[in-house]
Amino acid sequence: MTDQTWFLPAVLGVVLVLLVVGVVLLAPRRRRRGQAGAPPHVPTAQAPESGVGEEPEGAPEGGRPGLVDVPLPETAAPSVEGPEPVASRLVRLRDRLARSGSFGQALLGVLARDHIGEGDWEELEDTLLAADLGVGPTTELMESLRTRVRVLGTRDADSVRALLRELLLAQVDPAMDRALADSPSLGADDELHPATVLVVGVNGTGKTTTVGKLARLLVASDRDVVLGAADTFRAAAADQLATWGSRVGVPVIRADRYGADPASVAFEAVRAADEAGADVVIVDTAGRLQNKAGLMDELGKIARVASRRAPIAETLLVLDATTGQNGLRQARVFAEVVPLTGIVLTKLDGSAKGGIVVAVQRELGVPVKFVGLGEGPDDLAPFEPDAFVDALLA
Ligand SMILES: Nc1nc2c(ncn2[C@@H]2O[C@H](COP(=O)(O)OP(=O)(O)OP(=O)(O)O)[C@@H](O)[C@H]2O)c(=O)[nH]1
Repeated sequence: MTDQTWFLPAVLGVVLVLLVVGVVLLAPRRRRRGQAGAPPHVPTAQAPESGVGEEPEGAPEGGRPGLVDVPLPETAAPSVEGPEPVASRLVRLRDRLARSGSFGQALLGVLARDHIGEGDWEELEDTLLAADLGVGPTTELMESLRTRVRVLGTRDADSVRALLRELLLAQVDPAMDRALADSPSLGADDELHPATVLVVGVNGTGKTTTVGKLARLLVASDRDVVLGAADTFRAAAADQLATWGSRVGVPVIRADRYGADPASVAFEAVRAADEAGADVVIVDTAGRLQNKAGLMDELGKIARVASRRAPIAETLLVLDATTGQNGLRQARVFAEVVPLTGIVLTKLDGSAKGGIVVAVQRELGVPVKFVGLGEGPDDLAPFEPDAFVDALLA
């Protein structure tokens, strides 16, 4: 009799414990967005049926294209990558820069000679010009060098290195503001809107790759990002971007057909980001040859149309560091069409022409904000003048 009285409560107790454990194990776990969790909800933009559907206020001319976003399905969440944190990638990329862009080493070698003759000064000048520093900055640097070396009166390696560091750093201009707008800001309507970042440049410079890398960098900094594939001319560009997006759980807004109006795609991407409350929307644009006036006009239209929904926070020009003077010519043309706020210098890893950083900043009056140092997904780093100059002299 005694045995029966404890038996029933004991069984009920075990059942209750099992129930609680089951509920805990089966409950959906909330995961961090952009890492292992679902992406922010971005409504799928569909082409409105004729006569049906609301045309957005300020919508682009020619109606809305059929658009699809490419959100990461919940089932694919476990494969979402965690991008490399910003701090550790800088250390890694600094080494790569030191190995490839070492014109500073050539300068140090000449300056360390016992007697610096006229031929040596010419060698220094040629080294700077060959590194694409530009004629103006080279002349300035040479004048300062000559004066300071005379005043210094020593060839001690540490003193020469410190002098060169100071002069190169002054040319790179550490005072420029290199921060990327990556938080929502107030629009003309007094509402908060995501930071809209347009990425422009000639084809092949690494625009699409840069948009993908930039998304990873922002995700690593806990930002909610949406990408817009407004390069509707190159068939593979939107697919390429969709792959970048899915790897880090970032939605990609793209047209469902090639050749759609890029301005419409840009508008829809900004709208989707706006509605999702994202921090940043990055819009990839088609590669444009600077001599094709029509295409350049189109870039102006993309900027105009996208800004109807949210102010354009940044327009980044992507330049291939290996193209030298040609790159500078491209930069001038783009700067005439859209107000640039920053430069991304790609392929600095394969170039001993790090001087282009100085030349392009002088040319445009806007800072280099990021540098591409390889083809790997996390081979993009915020540009830091001190680290750059140290790498040149390493
Ligand atoms: N070594 C190196 N390669 C890079 C870097 N950035 C981009 N690339 C490579 O450059 C090539 C062109 O990159 P894309 O991103 O397709 O260029 P794009 O400007 O978007 O080209 P279009 O879509 O044709 O306008 C690819 O093979 C990239 O891997 C970099 O920093 N270093």
